[in-house]
Amino acid sequence: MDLNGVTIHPGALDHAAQEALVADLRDVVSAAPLFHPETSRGRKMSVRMTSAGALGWVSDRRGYRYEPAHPSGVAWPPIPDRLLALWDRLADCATPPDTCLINFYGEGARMGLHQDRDEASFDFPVLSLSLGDDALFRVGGTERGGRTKSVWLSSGDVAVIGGDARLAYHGIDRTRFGSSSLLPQGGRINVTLRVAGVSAAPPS
Ligand SMILES: O=C(O)CCC(=O)C(=O)O
Ligand SMILES: [Fe+2]
Repeated sequence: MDLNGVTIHPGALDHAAQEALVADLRDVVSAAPLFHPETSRGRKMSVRMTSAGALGWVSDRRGYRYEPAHPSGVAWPPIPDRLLALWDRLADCATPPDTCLINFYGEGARMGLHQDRDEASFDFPVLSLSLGDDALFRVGGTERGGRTKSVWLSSGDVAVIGGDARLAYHGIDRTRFGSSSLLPQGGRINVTLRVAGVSAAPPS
């Protein structure tokens, strides 16, 4: 399924694979706890986040960027093998991801329309996995203000943001809190895999 050039793979992971991944992510979060990032304008984002991989995405009063360590100073834990395998299966990209962002959406959390553009190159796709509660995903064009299309993502769905749509505006309007029982307390986890630190794709 295609949403303004973003490829959606519904049900890419079955329930057992989702549960195994949640266990992997619990290990990541115990090593690198979720934090509540602030935007450069000093507003708290409604999602909590952390990362795995050589680099992790952070946002604070100094702006958005990738950093080699968690705000506490500890190195980010490695990207779980199960996620590297998902990248190999669905990203259509020979370069492995060097960063894995984990966003946690509690009740009422959302993410405004934005482009993912903090990476060194836009030649590599972004792979986005949904776990837990359903979420309304909106995708526009590569210019702000373009026409948008929306789809409800459910647990186990994967979206690949790449090619001509790599810089498409996208966001999460809302979630249906408690719609999934994957996480005992409810909520949604979004995992995005990216190649952040490599400056260009090798010629193919
Ligand atoms: O939660 C989602 O599905 C999207 C997350 C996202 O766009 C991002 O982390 O850049
Ligand atoms: Fe994004």
